[in-house]
Amino acid sequence: MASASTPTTLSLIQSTTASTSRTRYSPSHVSLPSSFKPTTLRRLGFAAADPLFALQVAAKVRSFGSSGKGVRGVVAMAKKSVGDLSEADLKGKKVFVRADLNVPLDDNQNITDDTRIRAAIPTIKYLIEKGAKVILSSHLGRPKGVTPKFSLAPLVPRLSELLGIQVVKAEDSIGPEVEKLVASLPDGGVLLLENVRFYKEEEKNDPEHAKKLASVADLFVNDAFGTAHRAHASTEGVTKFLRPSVAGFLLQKELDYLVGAVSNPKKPFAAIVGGSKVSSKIGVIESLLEKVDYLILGGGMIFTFYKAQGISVGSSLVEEDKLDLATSLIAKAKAKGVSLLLPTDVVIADKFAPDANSKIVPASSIPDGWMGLDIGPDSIKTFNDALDTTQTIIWNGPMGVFEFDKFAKGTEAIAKKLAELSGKGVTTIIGGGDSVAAVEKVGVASVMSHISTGGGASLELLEGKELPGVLALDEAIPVPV
Ligand SMILES: Nc1ncnc2c1ncn2[C@@H]1O[C@H](COP(=O)(O)OP(=O)(O)OP(=O)(O)O)[C@@H](O)[C@H]1O
Ligand SMILES: O=C(O)[C@H](O)COP(=O)(O)O
Repeated sequence: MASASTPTTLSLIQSTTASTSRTRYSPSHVSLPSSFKPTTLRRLGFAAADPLFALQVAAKVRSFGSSGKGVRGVVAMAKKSVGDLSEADLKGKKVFVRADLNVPLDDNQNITDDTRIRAAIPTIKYLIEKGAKVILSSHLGRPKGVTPKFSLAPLVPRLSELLGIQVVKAEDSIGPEVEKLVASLPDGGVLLLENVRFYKEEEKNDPEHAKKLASVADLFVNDAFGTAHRAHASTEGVTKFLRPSVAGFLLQKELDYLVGAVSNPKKPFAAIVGGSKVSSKIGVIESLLEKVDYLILGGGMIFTFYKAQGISVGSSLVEEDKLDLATSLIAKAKAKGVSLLLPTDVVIADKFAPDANSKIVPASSIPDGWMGLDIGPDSIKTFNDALDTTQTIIWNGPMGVFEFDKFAKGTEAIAKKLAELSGKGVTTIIGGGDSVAAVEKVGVASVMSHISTGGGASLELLEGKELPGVLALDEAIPVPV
C-alpha cells in the first residue's frame, strides 16, 4: 500500500478549451489559480468522487491560461512517486530501478562528468534506507551488441563512493547470473546490471525481453529522465510486468521544472534558444511562443532568420529550406505579442576554426566569405537588459561556437547573467544539451534553479510531447487529507 502522501508528478488529461485532447504534464507544488473554485472542479467531475480529493487535487492543479478566465487545462492524474512508498512497501522488496547513467568516459574509461550518477543517488539512497534490494540498470552509449568499451563496470567505484556501500556488478542484465546475484543481495544492497543495450531487444521494446528484465524484481522505479523519451524494454516495457511502477525523485524534479515552471511561470518569462540549427528547435520555439514574453535567439540558427529578412549573411550557417519557417515564426511572435530579440551585432570569422581571424560587425553587415560564430557585445547588453526584467528564464542551446574560446563570450555572458539573476530569486532553467556544458564551463551550474540531465528528453518535453517512460507509470492514489 502506498503511504498517505500527496500526489507529486501530475499530468494533464482533460482540457476544456484546448483544441486537442493530447495529454500534457503539469507540476506539483503549485498554487491554486483563482479560476479553480470547488464549483469548477465539481463541474469537471472531481468533487463527485470525493470533495476532499477534489480539493487536494485542486491544490496541485495548474491552469494553462493566465487570464484566469476559462479553464484551459486541468490536472486530473498524478504519477505515483517513489516517495509515496514507505518502508513497509519497500523492506526486503526487489526494486528494478532504471536510471540514466549514460555518462561520458575518456579513452582510459575514466568518467569525465559524473552529473548523471550524482543525480541518480537520491532515489537509490531512499530505497537503501527503506531496506529495499536495488537492482540498478542503465544504458551507456549506443552499442551494437556486447561492446566492452560500453560496459557499466567503470561506474562501480563512483557509485559505491557516492552511496557509501560497495555496489555489486553483474556481467549481464538478464539470465542465471543476475538471478543468483539478486538472490544473494541483502536488504539495502545494490546490484548494478550490465548495459541494457547489449541486447538489441532493449531498444525494440521486445515484450519477452522486458519480461526477463522484470522477472527478478517486485516493483519498478523509473528515474531515467534522460531516456524517458524512449519506449525501450527497461524504461517502458517492464511496466507491463511490475506493479507498482513509480517515478523516481529525479524524474519528478525534471517534470516539475521543465513542465511545471514552464507552463505556469512567474512572469515576465523569457526563453533563450540557441544552438546550431533552427530545424532541431522548431517544436521548442513554437511551443515556447505560446508561453513567453521574450524569445531571445542566438547561435547558428539566427542566420536563417536574417536571410529570411533579406539580410546577407556571408558564409554563415543557413538552412535554405527553413527560410519560410523563420518568416512565419517572426510573424507568429508578433501576433502573440512576444518580444522576439535577435542579435544586433555578431562576431564573425574568416574560417570555422579556433584560430580564425575575427571581428565584430553589425548583424546586417557580414561580408562575403565571413561567417558569424558568436553574438556581439551590443547584443549581449540588449539581451541582458531584457533578462533583468524577468522572473523565469529557460535556456536551451549556446549563443555561439562556445567550444572555441574566441567565440564563447556570448554564451559565457548569458551563463553569468543567469547565475546573477538566479541569486536574485529568478527561476533559471537550463534545458539540457550543450547549454549545460556551457554553464558548467563557466562554473555557475550550482546556482541555477534547475539543470536538466536530459538532452533529447528535455527538448521533447519542452515541445509538449508525451514521454513514454513517464506515461507508463502508475497514477497516484490520492489519500483524503
Ligand atoms: N554561429 C554558429 N555557427 C555554427 N555552429 C554554431 C553557432 N553557434 C552555435 N553553434 C553550435 O551549436 C552546437 C549546439 O547546437 P545544438 O542544437 O546541438 O544545441 P543544444 O540543444 O544545446 O544541444 P543538444 O542537441 O545536445 O541538446 C554547438 O556545438 C555550437 O558550436
Ligand atoms: O544521452 C542521452 O540523451 C540519453 O542518455 C539518451 O541516450 P540516447 O539518445 O542514446 O537514447
